[in-house]
Amino acid sequence: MSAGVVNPPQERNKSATRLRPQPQSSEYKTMPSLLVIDDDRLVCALTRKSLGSIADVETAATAAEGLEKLRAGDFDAVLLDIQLPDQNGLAVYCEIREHDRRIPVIFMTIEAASNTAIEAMQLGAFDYIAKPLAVDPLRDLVEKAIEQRQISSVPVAISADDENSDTSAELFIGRSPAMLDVFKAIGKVAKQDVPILVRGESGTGKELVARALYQYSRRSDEIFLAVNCAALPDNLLESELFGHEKGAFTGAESRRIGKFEQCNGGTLFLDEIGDMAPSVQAKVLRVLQDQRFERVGGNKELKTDVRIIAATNRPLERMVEDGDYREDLLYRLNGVTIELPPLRDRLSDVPSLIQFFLSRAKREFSKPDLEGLSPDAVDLLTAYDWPGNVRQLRAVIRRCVLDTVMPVITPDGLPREVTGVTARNRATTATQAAVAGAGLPVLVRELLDKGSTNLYAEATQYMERYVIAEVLRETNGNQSQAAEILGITRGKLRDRITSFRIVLKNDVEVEAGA
Ligand SMILES: Nc1ncnc2c1ncn2[C@@H]1O[C@H](COP(=O)(O)OP(=O)(O)OP(=O)(O)O)[C@@H](O)[C@H]1O
Repeated sequence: MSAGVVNPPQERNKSATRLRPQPQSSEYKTMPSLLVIDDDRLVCALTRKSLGSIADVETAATAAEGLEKLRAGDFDAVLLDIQLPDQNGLAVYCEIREHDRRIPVIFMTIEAASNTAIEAMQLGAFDYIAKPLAVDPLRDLVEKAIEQRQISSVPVAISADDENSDTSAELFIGRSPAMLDVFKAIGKVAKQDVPILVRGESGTGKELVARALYQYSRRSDEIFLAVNCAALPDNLLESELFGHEKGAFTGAESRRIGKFEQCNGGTLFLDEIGDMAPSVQAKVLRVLQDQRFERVGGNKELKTDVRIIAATNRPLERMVEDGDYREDLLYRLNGVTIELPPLRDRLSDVPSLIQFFLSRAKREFSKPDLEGLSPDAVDLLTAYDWPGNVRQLRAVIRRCVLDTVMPVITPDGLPREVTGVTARNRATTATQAAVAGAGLPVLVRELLDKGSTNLYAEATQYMERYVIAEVLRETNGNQSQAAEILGITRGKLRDRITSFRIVLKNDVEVEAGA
């Protein structure tokens, strides 16, 4: 254990749920690897040159050579020509799948709408790209495929202690009673083939839960795909999930296979499930009910066998009340729910998380001599209330490790955001002022006296929180009216209500600590 990363005196529950999938590789790989199978030398040269910065590129000119390399190596993605001299691309794809079902394969086709490529996608291929290859879209696609591979393949080891912080697995750390309950729930429901809803604030680890659920499920050898529903506009999301037929809308030049079809037999992680239009909600509900759907612009009913793991940080119940979310969809999704507590409600996990992120960052930034954090630095981090949850803690530790020139990180080496406002004293500062309406000048003075280096953001946040709470009071909590008065969308208002922890009871309250 390093200098000051002292273990808190809390109990070490070694008998707690400990699930460990087998790592795919015990090596800690820094650079992902890509296998390009194509007899065209120009393609091989182009991919080496244009993708060399994001992956180690290996090439093969025939199917036989490619398959041999694949079996001998440990690749994160494959770029496969559809027409090879010794074998048809689809047959090669089937052999790749035999070897490893989870490796993302991108087909290179001559025309944009190759039937073989469409067929391959129905079998679970990652995507296809038309030749001549354009560098930027190619790089985007390969990056996505590698990310997909890492999401589904880097094992999520669930740990109630930190003795394995040097493994290549992503450790899911937590010893607090609340996290032990989460681990137990994962162990209990992973093997049941039912939809699961993972809830919790941003940065609490919902994606890790989804990956753990997949890796301990009966479908762990099958494909795992992730879609962030908030990242796409509604019409594109519908097509991404369900596919579309040629001519379904302007720009739909060929048939496209959607994730539900592509993921047949596997697991689909729908992140930010609260962010979808009613029409998409209806289609997702239908898949949940009887695993049936139609491509956009199509009338042929298709059947799929997909396990859905959904995640959200949105107040779905309130959205149902406001008419923004389908009650029947919430009911279907809510069957099995895993709730991740915010980090401020499990501060006893902070020291082990620090230990874990510290050892990762030391390796990442090649700082083997860094001993750790002093006890008072750990105390400060354990007193902070982490509005950005574990993601924020991870970022703070990485930044400290990167910046420090000392062998031990002391409070002076911690960012102001963390040392300035702790969970204990926060109520006397910005939020208190916001709740009491004490006014911007008081807050600004307070921040100046405190030596804030984040004054603009804190003051703007104060103003925003105050304005939103005040307008909601004016409209007796009616969000539609409030959004109209504020001149912002209801979605944005809802986000702000959640992030500022504004409680709409009889009166509008801002929770202390927000
Ligand atoms: N208990 C934990 N142990 C180790 N790492 C964790 C833990 N919880 C979260 N992390 C890490 O914190 C970061 C954020 O986690 P993740 O992406 O799963 O959060 P999220 O709840 O899905 O966030 P969002 O809602 O914003 O998508 C990731 O780097 C993840 O690996």
